[in-house]
Amino acid sequence: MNHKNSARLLTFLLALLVSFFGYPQPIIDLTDTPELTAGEYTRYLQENNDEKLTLAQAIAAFNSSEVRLGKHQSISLGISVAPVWLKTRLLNSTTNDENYRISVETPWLDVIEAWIVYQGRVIQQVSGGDAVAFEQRPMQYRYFAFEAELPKGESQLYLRVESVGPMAIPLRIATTELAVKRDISSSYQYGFLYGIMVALALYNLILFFSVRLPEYGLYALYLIGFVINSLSYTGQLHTWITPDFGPYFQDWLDIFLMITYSIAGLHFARKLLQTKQYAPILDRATIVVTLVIPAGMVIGFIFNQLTFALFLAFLLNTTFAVLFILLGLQALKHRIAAARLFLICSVTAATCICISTAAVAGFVPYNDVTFKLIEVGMAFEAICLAFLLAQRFRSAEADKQMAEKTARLDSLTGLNNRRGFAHAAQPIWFQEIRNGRDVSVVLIDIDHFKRINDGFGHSKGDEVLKAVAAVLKRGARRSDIIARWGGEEFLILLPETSEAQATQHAERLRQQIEKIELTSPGGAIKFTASFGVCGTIDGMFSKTKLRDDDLETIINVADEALYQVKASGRNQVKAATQQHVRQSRSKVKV
Ligand SMILES: Nc1nc2c(ncn2[C@@H]2O[C@H](COP(=O)(O)OP(=O)(O)OP(=O)(O)O)[C@@H](O)[C@H]2O)c(=O)[nH]1
Repeated sequence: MNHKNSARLLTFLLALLVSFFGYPQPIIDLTDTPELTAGEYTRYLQENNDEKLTLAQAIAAFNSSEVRLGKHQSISLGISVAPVWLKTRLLNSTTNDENYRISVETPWLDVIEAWIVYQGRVIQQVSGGDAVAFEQRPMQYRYFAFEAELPKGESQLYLRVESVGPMAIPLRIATTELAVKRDISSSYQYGFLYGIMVALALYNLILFFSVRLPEYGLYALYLIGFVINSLSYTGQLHTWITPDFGPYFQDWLDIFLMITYSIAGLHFARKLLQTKQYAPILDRATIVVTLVIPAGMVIGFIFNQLTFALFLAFLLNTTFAVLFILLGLQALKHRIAAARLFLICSVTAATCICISTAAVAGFVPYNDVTFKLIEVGMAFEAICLAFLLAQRFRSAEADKQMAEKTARLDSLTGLNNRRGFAHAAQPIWFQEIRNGRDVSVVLIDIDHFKRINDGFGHSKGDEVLKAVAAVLKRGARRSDIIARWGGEEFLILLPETSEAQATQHAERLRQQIEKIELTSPGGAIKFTASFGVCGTIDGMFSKTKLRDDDLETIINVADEALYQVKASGRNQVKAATQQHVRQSRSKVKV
């Protein structure tokens, strides 16, 4: 007999066996496998929508007809499907009765009934699901669960599940001890992930109330929306807050929470990436999506069309992921700084969301990792986006500081303007007065500057101003404050410098300015400057101590001295005389 014929014979014998003994079903040996999500060991069949089977009818159906065996850990059959029956064979191969936790880890399933059959007799029957009041459930738990004592040998577990939402049935069987361990580790995991997101949300909410920029508020709303949604679909919210509100409330709440974070997330992305400025069509499309789909869902709510609303909610969530990436791509195209990181984190989160959704829908294997991937992806995205917001905050602060600095600087020479001088000089001035140290000012005015402008042009005049500023900067100590005081006038405040030292310094500057030679088509440009100096002698100003308001006086006195230089031929340095001081002080007093 060749191979082909022997294969045919084997298939024939198998078919014969099946027709005699029913369809073979693997059995879970609970000693070898003390915990598992049992989809691959579970056969399932669906009721006709209008004909509810009894347990006896279901057992008969499992024995007689061809029933499917689960392909993945979770059995997932889609949205709004007919009630499903499941059968799992359990083997306690120890010599004692053992305690097990049997659970279905999706909290949105409406009605779940369970029977344990041992040697043709029902030894335990429980019912739960979110349609059953919390205190009437077999365990006061976030999803359907009950404790079962399995006698030694084989027992069969039958489940009947009825639900309008996604029919995802991750049936889990574990020893009580392992189930408790899993509860603890899962609490830590959720605590950690939610902790990160809530902390970030609160921090950004505080920022929003202090800086009043919408992106911080939207980001906080996005995270809080996601956390509440996640608490809702993992059953935790309903356990704490709404245990007795029933499936109607829970189903609708889940749907609306599901879209809150999508809406907030999309508007946050628009604001963060400022898409209105360079991608107005996509920006408007995003706004329309966040208005039209929720409006459709409200209509669904008014007419109590849960399936329709659920479809729209899934549509919005899918559109959300697509739009998030499109907004990021547009931002990247327009070289927006935040675009690259935004894209990395939104693609990662979208991938995680897709995998988790596909796991619930039964397209990819359901397990702890695939189910929780959505939270991991979101936490990763939350951290990246918080980083982007922090960067935005920092650059806004830097811009502000730059703007303030620019407002204090003269754009032509880069020196302080009058405002900048006041800002920088005042603290130094008060310190010098407190310590009784010498301080002086030098006022400089370029001679016949108008002639330079007239003879060589305004731009050459600007070059002269820059050249003088460069000389003043080169000759200055770190503590000196230099300012462009007016058109062609400059002022220097020299801390810890007596009037005599300031006069010497001014003379050096005068000589350096005299040596400057600029070239121009009209010939070489040479020029000079006049200097007025005023300061203290041994810490005293006109034999008295300096007063707080003497800075203005001292500048006025230097101006008087400068005026005298201008009147007596220019290109000189002149220190103030006692007479200048007296005149100026009496002027200030008036
Ligand atoms: N190029 C240029 N010229 C300026 C600027 N600011 C003021 N000026 C010019 O500076 C000139 C100042 O002329 P005046 O006040 O008559 O003084 P001056 O010609 O230097 O004469 P003295 O001070 O008496 O030696 C005016 O022609 C102004 O237009 C500037 O930023 N750039």
